Amino acid sequence: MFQTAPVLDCNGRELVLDRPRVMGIVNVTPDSFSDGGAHDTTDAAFDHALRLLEEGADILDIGGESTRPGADDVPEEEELRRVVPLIQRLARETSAPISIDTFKPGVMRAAVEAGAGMLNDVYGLRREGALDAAAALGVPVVLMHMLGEPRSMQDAPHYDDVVGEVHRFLAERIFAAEMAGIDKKRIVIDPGFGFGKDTAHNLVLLAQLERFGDLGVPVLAGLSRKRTIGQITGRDVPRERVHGSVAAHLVAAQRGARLLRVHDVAATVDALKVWEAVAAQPQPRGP
Ligand SMILES: Nc1nc2ncc(COP(=O)(O)OP(=O)(O)O)nc2c(=O)[nH]1
Repeated sequence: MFQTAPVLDCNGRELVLDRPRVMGIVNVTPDSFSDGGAHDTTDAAFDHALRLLEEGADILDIGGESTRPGADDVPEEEELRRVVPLIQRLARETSAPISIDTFKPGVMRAAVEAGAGMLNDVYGLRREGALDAAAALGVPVVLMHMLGEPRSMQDAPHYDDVVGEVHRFLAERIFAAEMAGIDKKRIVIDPGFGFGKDTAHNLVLLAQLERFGDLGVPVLAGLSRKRTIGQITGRDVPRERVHGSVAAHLVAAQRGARLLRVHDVAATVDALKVWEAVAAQPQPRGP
């Protein structure tokens, strides 16, 4: 996988990807699919973020705009109002690396100015000005695959070869980022589970996640409480998809993911501890 563990400098806060690390989700939104409205004030979101850190999150992902299928666009000034005060307070009162989940260059700049140290862009820096903003900001970036737009991406998504097509897209985004002056050591990729994929697509991507290892950058997996987990387990209520989400993220970790983007940090941290305890044991010799 990697000769030496990738180390991400997140605005002076280091994230060492020597093993699967947990990214705790903090959505400061009224309408996120699984926790919308639960933490949509700065104080509530800050308290939730502290809880996630206490549960063992290695990094926090702050989101001010839902990307769920059919989500409404959020004006930049509203997104800034939601995320900047929270990032400022987290940067002041905690030592955790902070990621900003946005595709707007203006929000990227303001968030890094406020103390964020990673850009998580579900559009893979394809929006106007995003590549230049990310290059100038000099922090790690997550490049994710999405088919189409959140508004319509789940309307009968089709692929001839989902893994091959997502792999090609991510290879192109890595190339574009490097051409814009973004050092490959700052890049993380993400197949974008649920972003223009049905359950069959998501399962193939998860089963073959190791194929993304040849792109030479860490892989992030985000399946937390998503519809695919619900369809497999029969759990219609997102909050009831914790166990299925943990199972999916363990599979992702076993198949090379080094960042797991989750709502349920404590459960994921415990599962990883058990997995790592077994992985530390003498393993059967190969054939
Ligand atoms: N890199 C990355 N970022 C993401 N951001 C949002 C969501 C959607 O999940 P959530 O934040 O729980 O919901 P919402 O977008 O409704 O706030 N999923 C991903 C993902 O899979 N990967």
